[in-house]
Amino acid sequence: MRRTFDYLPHASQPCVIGARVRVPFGRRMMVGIVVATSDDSSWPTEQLKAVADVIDDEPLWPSMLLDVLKWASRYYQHPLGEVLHHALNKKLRQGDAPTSADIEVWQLTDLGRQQTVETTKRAPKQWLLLCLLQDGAQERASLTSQGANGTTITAVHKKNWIELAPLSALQDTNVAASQQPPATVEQSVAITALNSNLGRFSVSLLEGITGSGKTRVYLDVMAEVVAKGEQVLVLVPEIGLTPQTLSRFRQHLGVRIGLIHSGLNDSERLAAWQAARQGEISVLLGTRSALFTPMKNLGLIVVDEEHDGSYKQQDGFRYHARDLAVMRARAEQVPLLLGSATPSFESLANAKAGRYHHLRLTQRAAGGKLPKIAAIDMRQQVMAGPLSAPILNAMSEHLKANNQVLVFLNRRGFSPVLLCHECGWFAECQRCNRPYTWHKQFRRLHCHHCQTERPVPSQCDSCGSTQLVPVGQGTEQLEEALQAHFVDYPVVRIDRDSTRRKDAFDQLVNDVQRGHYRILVGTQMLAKGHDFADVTLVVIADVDGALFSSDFRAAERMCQLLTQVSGRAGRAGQDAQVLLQTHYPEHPWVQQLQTQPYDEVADGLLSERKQAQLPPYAALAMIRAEANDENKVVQFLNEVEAELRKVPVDKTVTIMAPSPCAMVRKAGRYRWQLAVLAAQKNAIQQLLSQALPAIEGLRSAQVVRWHVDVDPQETV
Ligand SMILES: Nc1ncnc2c1ncn2[C@@H]1O[C@H](COP(=O)(O)OP(=O)(O)OP(=O)(O)O)[C@@H](O)[C@H]1O
Ligand SMILES: [Zn+2]
Repeated sequence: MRRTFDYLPHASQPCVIGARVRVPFGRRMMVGIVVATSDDSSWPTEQLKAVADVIDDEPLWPSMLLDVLKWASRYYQHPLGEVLHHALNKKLRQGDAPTSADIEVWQLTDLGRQQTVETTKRAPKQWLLLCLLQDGAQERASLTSQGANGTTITAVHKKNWIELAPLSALQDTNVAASQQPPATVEQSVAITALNSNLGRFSVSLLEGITGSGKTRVYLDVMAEVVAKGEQVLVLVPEIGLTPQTLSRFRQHLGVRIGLIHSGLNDSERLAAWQAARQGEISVLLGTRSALFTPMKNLGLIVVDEEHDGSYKQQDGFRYHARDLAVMRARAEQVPLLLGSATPSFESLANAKAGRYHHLRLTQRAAGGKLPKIAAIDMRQQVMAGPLSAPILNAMSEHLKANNQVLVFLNRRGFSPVLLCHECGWFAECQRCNRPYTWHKQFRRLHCHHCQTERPVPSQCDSCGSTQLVPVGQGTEQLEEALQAHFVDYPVVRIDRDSTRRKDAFDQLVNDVQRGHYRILVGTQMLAKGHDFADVTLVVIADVDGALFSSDFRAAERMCQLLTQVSGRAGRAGQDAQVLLQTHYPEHPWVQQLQTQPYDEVADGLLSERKQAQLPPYAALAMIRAEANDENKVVQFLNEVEAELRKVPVDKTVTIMAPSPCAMVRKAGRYRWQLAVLAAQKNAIQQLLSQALPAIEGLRSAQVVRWHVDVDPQETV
């Protein structure tokens, strides 16, 4: 509901703005948040109910942060109640008291210190845990984030190898920053510039090529902030919070680090939230929603891999954490540091316009050159399997030289289609009208659009033939083919299927880092942010599908992804190579990727955006609707269009006619959308805020699912 509700104050306890209260709502008692107080109400006083219970005597957020949330509610056209709800963790939403109790800190005992790989041979997980604690005590949440689970901790504790330690033990883990290699000249320049901006609001974009050592820059600036007794909030993409990141932060800073991410339980999240709010931790490291954590003495916000799509929430409150980070930094008057090898076009445009400081790292920290991408024309190759002969030969050479090879394919499963050889029928999801992906590993057909599954048919549904053949390649098939071809080199596959178990991902990454695997096959999970020192060849198995997307951001995304994947090669300073297989070597994007660095490609694409008057040079919002009955969707959006056209707007505003989404049917529902474009963001804001009350009142709005998406990332 896009509104707030009035209550009389509690009989004895004061209700402060930003605090939670319990209130009667209909027949239930609910947790509410006080967002404003007033001397009068538009409702007759005798009809108002009173606050039943005051949960917090202090506001949950400082007023500046609450103001940011209120602003976000208006900007994203999302009900304030839901925005505030989203900004709280589950325990707080339920009305639990904020508490940071129960922080368990573990350290090695003397007996634990005597253990070796040999004595823990049958329990590699226990050995991992002991290794993690070698540098000093750690919190339970920190250990579980690095691949040690609760069972392991309990087992090792029973053996008296580890013991609970006081919180103060954490301070002793300080590994002096002086043990790091000296910063490069470019790093030093960036660090000096950033340090001179501390203490007030500014936004800096650190554009540093892959492997240029951006993390080192963050860490040095963070150390400066922490030394002043202030706190740092660091956002990382959803899959970017690796054990490696965490241990680098721990070692370099030697302070307590709070964590907020989806792998933690509710109590752990609440504990980190409270510790940040009380100023008990100096650094809070988290994914998207950690942005809303109150910090007692915030001094800096860092958004790593700022271009990453996971910063945009794709359902409910559809905010962009990077954009809201700008608002928060301004409200709290602290600097914001955005970092990426492949900055978003939004941030690049802001940097070019002089709104952001633009800092660059153009050299790799460990020396060596950035690998160039070379395309292999698949049309001229006899394909014996998923990879062409020149690729297999190149792989062979790199493997023989004792290096690792990373093969990237952004498609899970064995094959994206299972086809009847005799009649051409293929297994298709009836709810999405798209082929099922065959997952050999799970012996299932899986729809990647609606997540439904069915058993693999042994016969064609149409003609009864048993000749069902896979068409196209997924990572499973690639793994199988490569293992058969390179018998002597262990292959590992890293994608969402092979890492379903809780710590599987961390474990696999660990094994890759220890050099156990020589060939790494994976999706974008493998492509981002990892520092695999021995990889000297990256193979991009297939990009052709991406060349045909009609999303105006498709070129930007492809370029970012491929630059990131390529950046995994040669990070320890070796000569490295990237090979890309394609049927379209003459496609302009493929050409550009081979001849130009990211920033030049981005320049070209940005001028195209400017010409076409698309974001970041225009503001965009989308109203999307879906229902089982397509007519109802169309009727609703037609009425939306009519309502929008009633609002007087400036002439830069373009209201588009409703159109079907690229994937018009998904999970049984038909999907259409309507786009609104304008030169300025506030023109869109005015239009939407004036039209939405009427749109909500439409009868046709009651029979479809619909939402508003301001600054949408997906536009098809
Ligand atoms: N000053 C330095 N001297 C030597 N090595 C360094 C220095 N700074 C960073 N490195 C090393 O360079 C490698 C790349 O650093 P880092 O992972 O921070 O790069 P990055 O810029 O974050 O790259 P990406 O965007 O690809 O993730 C790491 O192995 C790191 O230890
Ligand atoms: Zn489906």
